[in-house]
Amino acid sequence: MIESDPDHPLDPVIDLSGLTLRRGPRTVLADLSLQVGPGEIYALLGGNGAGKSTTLAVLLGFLAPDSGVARVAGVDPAVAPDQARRQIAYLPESVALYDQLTAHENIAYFMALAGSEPGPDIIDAALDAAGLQSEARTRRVGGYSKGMRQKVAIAMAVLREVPVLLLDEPTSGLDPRATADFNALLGRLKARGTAILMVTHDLLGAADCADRIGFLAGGRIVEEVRPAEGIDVMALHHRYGEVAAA
Ligand SMILES: Nc1ncnc2c1ncn2[C@@H]1O[C@H](COP(=O)(O)OP(=O)(O)OP(=O)(O)O)[C@@H](O)[C@H]1O
Repeated sequence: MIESDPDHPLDPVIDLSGLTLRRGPRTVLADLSLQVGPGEIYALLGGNGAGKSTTLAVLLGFLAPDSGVARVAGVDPAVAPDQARRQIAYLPESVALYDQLTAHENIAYFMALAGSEPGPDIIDAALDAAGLQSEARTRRVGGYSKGMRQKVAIAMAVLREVPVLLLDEPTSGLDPRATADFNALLGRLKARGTAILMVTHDLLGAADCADRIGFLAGGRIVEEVRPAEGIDVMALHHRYGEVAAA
């Protein structure tokens, strides 16, 4: 298991340095710097319009900053977006799968697109790691819950062995049990050394699973806490409300 040590951080896998990005008259990212190391979970919280999705779009190479540099496993997504995306598993708020296909078929199809042909046993092992119950695997995913769809996406991330996982609001709409399951799953990917950046409004979930929580406001990190050092979640909740409203 790779443990992130705050005193001796490993080289960052996600590395945002002095990013500034304007859209029209608005400065959306304002000198944003943020690093996530291997085996580290970073939760990015912030109010509506704080710049969270924009940060993910820069990492995915869909938006280029006006200044500053982003690197994903050493690759600048503004320069080589396809190469950067090959390092990333991205879970949007709702995971896009082919509803008429089973979990197995979806995974086989998407992996083939990525140039790989894992056999049924290997797909099963990845679904085991993602915690999708066996009886569901041969059913069409059209009837899956959000949590089950996410498990299929996580299984693909496991198979692709990517160093970076980006998540946009992964637990919105999940009940507490499914949220806890999902956060435990992130813990397993962390143990594999994946660098995980999660955009979320769920402070409690972030406190439960993240190594660091950063509060984004006005396009920059205004406060950062480490749950392992002991935090008062209610005080943070009130503080988060103030940051979100700022
Ligand atoms: N296509 C666009 N053109 C101009 N401005 C945009 C565009 N998309 C987003 N913005 C602006 O960029 C800012 C940051 O948006 P972003 O979507 O990154 O925020 P967010 O933190 O993800 O918010 P939310 O929690 O609501 O998803 C907002 O002020 C938004 O109005």
